[in-house]
Amino acid sequence: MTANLRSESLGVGDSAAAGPHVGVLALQGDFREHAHVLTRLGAHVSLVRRPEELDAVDGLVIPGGESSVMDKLSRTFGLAEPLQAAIADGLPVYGTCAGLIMLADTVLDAIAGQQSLGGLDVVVRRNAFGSQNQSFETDLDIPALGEEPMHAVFIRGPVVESVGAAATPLAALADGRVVAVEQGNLLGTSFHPEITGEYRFHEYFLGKVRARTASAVE
Ligand SMILES: NC(=O)CC[C@H](N)C(=O)O
Repeated sequence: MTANLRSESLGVGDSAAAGPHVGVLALQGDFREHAHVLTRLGAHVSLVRRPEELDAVDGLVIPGGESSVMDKLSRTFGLAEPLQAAIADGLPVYGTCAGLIMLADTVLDAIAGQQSLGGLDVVVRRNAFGSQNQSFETDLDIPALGEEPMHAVFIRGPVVESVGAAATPLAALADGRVVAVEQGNLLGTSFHPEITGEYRFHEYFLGKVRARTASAVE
């Protein structure tokens, strides 16, 4: 609860941290958990609900939640097009679960009319683990993030059914189904590192944000 209150108070320009300025899309879902993690890692965090708030950040996290609702709200608030433009412009974006669905070029089992922002050359299937087994935990090997396996929590998560030529799989379940992908400055996981205390994905994402900020200054 304390964590939630703390991150909620992080309005635009509210944090004194010297780290990169990272936004968390706060239309719906577990944005507070991401804001808390990023703040702990030294980022200057603000919640993004409007296009002008998006303009101010050097990277963006799209949280877990419900992708169909996030999609609808992003269009209602006039954020979908600015988000797509920012992605095309190379803004580092990390999507977890519903956030990964938002970043996928193709979404299977979407609700009628549901759109994604796109950017990641992947096909994802929503709710891929079915109603009997909507949540589970497992340890994943993620060679790009070190030797130590990562404990991963899946909550009605999507699976990456196919990875196009432009994207790279970073992690798969024991049966081979891909659950983490990367493409340039875009990163997506089917699971939720923001709730497990395992911050290697957030660190990896912040590395992309710092690299982009540094190259913009040169
Ligand atoms: N934990 C989550 O983000 C679940 C994702 C949700 N099932 C969706 O389709 O958006």
